[in-house]
Amino acid sequence: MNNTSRIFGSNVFSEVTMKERLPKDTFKKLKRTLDYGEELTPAVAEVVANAMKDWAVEKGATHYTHWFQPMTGKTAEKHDSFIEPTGDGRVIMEFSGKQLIQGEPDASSFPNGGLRATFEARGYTAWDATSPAFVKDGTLYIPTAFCAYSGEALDKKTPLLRSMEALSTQAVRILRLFGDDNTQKVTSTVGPEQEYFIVDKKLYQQRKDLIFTGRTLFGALPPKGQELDDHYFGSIKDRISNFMKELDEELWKLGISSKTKHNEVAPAQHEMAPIFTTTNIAVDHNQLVMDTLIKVANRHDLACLLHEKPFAGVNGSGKHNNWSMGTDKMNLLEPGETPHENAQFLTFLVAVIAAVNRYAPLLRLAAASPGNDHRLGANEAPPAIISIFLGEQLTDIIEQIKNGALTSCTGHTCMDLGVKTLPKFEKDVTDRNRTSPFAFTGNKFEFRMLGSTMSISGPNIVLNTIVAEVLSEIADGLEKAEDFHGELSAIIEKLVKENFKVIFDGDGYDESWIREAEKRGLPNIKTSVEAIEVFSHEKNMDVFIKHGVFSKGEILARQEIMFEEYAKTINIEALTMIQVAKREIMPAVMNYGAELARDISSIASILPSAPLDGQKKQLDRITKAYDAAVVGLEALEEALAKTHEVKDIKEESKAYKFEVCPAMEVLRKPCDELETLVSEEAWPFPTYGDLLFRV
Ligand SMILES: NC(=O)CC[C@H](N)C(=O)O
Repeated sequence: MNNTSRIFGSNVFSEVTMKERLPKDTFKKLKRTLDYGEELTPAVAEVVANAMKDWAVEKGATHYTHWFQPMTGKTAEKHDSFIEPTGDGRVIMEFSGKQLIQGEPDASSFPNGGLRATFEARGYTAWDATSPAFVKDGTLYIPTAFCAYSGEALDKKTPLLRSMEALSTQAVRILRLFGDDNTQKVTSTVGPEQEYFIVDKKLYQQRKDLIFTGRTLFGALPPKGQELDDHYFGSIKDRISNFMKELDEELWKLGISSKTKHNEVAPAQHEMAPIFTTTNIAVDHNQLVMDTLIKVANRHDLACLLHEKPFAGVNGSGKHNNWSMGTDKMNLLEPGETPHENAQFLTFLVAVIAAVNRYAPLLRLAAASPGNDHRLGANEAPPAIISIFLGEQLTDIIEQIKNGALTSCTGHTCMDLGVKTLPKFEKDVTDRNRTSPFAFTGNKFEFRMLGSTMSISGPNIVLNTIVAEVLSEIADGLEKAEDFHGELSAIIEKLVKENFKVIFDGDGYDESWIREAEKRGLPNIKTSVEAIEVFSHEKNMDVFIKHGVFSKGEILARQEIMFEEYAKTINIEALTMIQVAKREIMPAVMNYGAELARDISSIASILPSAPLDGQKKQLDRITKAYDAAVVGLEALEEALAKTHEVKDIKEESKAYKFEVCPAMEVLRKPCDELETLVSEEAWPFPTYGDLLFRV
């Protein structure tokens, strides 16, 4: 076995390991829990826990943790050792079924959106057996769901699992109607591409804005940016390559199928992409990817920036969510071979199109974050308008259906869904369209709006739920139908007609698309604060409640958490700006200006007749920009103070967006100008040029 095959998954308590280590009967029972969600008995849990502990201890683990995903979008862990005193001064390593299945962290300090008062500290973590446990840094990690004492979800995993269940239930109904009597489960899958920046750690540490906010709040553009397109797919520097090698190895040990790595468009920007897997596991894996990126970079004296827009003026970072759904035998978004298979494919495809059009604001909400506001529509990422790219061939077919081709023959193609002549699709017939937020790529959809820092849970909760909703509507119609094919044709045609406007194969970055989208009546929700508002719209709440993904209380709590996160993030950014301007930029410029003034007067004392116009002009420019910075600083402080007065969290978030953010931009301008006016030594921290090119 080569080294990669040997290390791949070596730190994962995988199905293969379980099979090797568990008694046959226990493994069979556990497998039923994994495959069909059957309840796990305490007896089975006891045996699994013991085997898991023995395996982990052999891997050097001394602790275990219930690893969960609170609403911070990060992961949380509290480590407990396996030690159990024997009473005679010694210890043994113990781990019970109860400890495996349930934990009770004092979790009062996680965001809960009012679902719990702080004094009600109790939260529960429950083992999610569908995502394998693993060993990392001497600890056994057990993926868990996190909920309140009262049962409400306080995390990003619970609703994701619920949405996967909802999608499965509705998709299986459709498969039954197409004559599949065996499939028990349909699973949604995701392969998230992860973009990131790498900068030198020593330079990073000199920038308070990067340390506190993850992005640069100041910085003049360097002479060179990304205009030569020479970084994209360019030769990878040794230092980065060594980092990437270790990253791959760490990820492979955790069973994460890191597949692709390359330089991205912006200088210092890179990407990794794994092979797709079950959504739940993909979400866990992506959290591990982000964590590992930061840790491995640190070991190489580098710093990884996961922010959506660490640098103004060059590309930001996205996370492209390649989503599909399938049975254990087939991908349901893969065009088939026979007319029957293609009819089924079309049904699922049209369900996705309808779901995306009807619930576009929910998808926009799923990509809402303070960082992503800087990226969406900034000419490197799709605008905030949700549209679908299908590619030439599928668009042609869908267009014909819109024009009634399923019921009457038009043009050269005559389509009859169940029987004969729906054209055979070729795999991967689509061209790529980087400007579309939601692009069909042959057998999956690439949702490109997600920001690089985000948990991919939210977007997939939305996708699973809205597609489940349209599938349920189709199944309702078909289950009642006497003439299956007639009814199927009618439903598909109706859905296509109603939702055709969301299909757009053109350039999503072009100005004219914004006007065209408006004409079509497609929503263009420009900012995150406006997107967060749609969560509580009745239509949106209904779809989550109907499919058991969120209760009304959970939705309102999550909405509040999103507003809070937005407000707090901008507050931190504004405070950081004020601090850096006051304590670093202004003193540095003051010193430089004073030095310049001293120099001018000493020259004047030696050469009284020298005009010194150039020198004075330079000092004047610096003084004026300094003055503008002071005015900007005062205005920002004032906007911030006013915003702190606002009591309602929604209004407060809006004040951050529409009052504080513009004031930050105003302050930035003269400060960036000052950077270009003073000497390199005088400037108090590394510049864009240093950060982007000195790795
Ligand atoms: N080459 C690319 O795909 C660029 C993607 C871009 N960085 C984004 O933010 O989505």
